[in-house]
Amino acid sequence: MELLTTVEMGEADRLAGARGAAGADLMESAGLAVADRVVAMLQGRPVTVVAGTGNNGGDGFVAARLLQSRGHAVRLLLVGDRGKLKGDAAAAAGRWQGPVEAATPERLGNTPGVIVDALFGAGLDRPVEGLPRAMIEAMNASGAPVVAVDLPSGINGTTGTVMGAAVEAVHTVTFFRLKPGHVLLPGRLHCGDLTVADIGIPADVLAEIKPRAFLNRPALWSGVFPVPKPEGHKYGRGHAVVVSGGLSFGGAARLAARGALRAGAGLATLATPREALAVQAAANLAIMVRPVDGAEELRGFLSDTRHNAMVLGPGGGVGAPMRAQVLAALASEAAVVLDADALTSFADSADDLFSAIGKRAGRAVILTPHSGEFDRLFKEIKKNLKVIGKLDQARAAARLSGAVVLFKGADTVVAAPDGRTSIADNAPPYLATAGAGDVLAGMIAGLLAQHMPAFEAASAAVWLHGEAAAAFGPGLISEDLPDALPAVYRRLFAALGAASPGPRKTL
Ligand SMILES: NC(=O)C1=CN([C@@H]2O[C@H](COP(=O)(O)OP(=O)(O)OC[C@H]3O[C@@H](n4cnc5c(N)ncnc54)[C@H](O)[C@@H]3O)[C@@H](O)[C@H]2O)[C@H](O)CC1
Ligand SMILES: [K+]
Repeated sequence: MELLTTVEMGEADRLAGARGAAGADLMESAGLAVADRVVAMLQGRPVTVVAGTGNNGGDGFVAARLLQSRGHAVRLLLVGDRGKLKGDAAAAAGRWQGPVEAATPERLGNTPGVIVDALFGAGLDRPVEGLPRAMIEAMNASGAPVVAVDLPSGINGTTGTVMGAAVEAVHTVTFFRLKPGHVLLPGRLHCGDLTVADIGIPADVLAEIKPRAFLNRPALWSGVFPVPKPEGHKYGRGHAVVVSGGLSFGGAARLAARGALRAGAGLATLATPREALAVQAAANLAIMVRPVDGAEELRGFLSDTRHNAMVLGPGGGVGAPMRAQVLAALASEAAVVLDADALTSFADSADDLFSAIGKRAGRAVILTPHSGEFDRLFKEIKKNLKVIGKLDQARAAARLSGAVVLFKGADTVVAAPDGRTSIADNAPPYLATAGAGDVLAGMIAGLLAQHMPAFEAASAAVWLHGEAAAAFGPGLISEDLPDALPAVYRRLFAALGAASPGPRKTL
């Protein structure tokens, strides 16, 4: 499983140092990985290394020395005083035989060949300005291909945000593990292709690192994924309920219900206001339609605990009636997904929502805001300038609300109240289409109906949603998504080595 890390990277460094796995070896390995990647791109061109005065720069000095020793023409431009280099970086600079030129945009010129960006890496901790900024802009303006060491300079390794200005790399060579900044936007777009080099951090050091941020891949949740069992029965695969709004909102709820069924729920029901009953009944075959008006009727309906997962929000309508239905749902035994209008309706009474969640004693609740809904529901977090970037915002929202928070976007982050987060990087751009979120909400409920734990169910649904869209291709509309799932399931079950739940063997 690819683990994301920045905080852990610092721990590795300290732990590695503490265990005598000297940083110098790590720096040699890092520089070697960079040199190997650069050589693969050179085609006879010269190399210009732009080095900072920290350990990222140290990696740059090592790469410069190794490239020169292989006969390549290498220039090294240093950004900052040589006297600022210390420890392993100073030692690496000492082993560099060539001249050290004071970096200026002019010196970079317009025939730098291949540029190695060794200015800033994991140590970037404030916006870039002055000469560092000028060099970042000069590297980008040169039009030369840039290989970034560890991170494109200017990208924050933890948040993926641009700190004033950032290098546009064609390739990034990072070490030990991906960092959130490599996967979160815009960082991911600045990295270009990614190489994760093993620089030999000792296994016992790795074992002590407790990762909390994970790349959203099947390895993260496949252990608890509900693969259909031959002896299974539809009631064993749960019953997802989608609470629908009135006549003009029915489509969103239908999309969610189809998403739940395709995700594997044994049954799905649309809880529909009487005014829309005939329309919904006519529009659905596999989805049952039940008349449910208002919170009291919903409470009664949910007293049948076979209805074990539900979605409120898609096409639900905002205001007091929606809030009353959400509170009724939260008071039930069912796992609850709150999307769209169900979130917006609590924009001015978020504490009421969070206290209702708190009373559920851990029964699954998943909130699925996009950025606008996030801003409306989590105003305090957005105002807190110390909580920056999607990862920390989602973590803070999960802690505050007590729910699993699925913060949607091209880099959807799922955060659990215990701090675990997954970051998805598989959503194709055309997934941003009307109704896609409704299907996603239903898919989550479909997995919850099959008793998947909340954090893993939300992460799996995000990954499946992206894969289904990619399988279908451009031109996708949201109603294609549920029907694109079976092909993804076949691939997933094959990869899990689970016997694809084909027809029961006839005796
Ligand atoms: N951790 C590991 O196992 C390994 C790390 N390696 C490399 O080390 C860098 C991180 O090095 P560090 O010295 O911590 O910081 P940087 O070199 O990224 O930054 C240099 C220095 O610059 C200062 N600084 C921060 N922001 C700014 C700014 N906006 N303007 C000016 N100066 C700034 C700050 O003081 C930094 O210390 C990591 O990325 C790897 O490349 C190893 O060599 C491999 C193993
Ligand atoms: K860099």
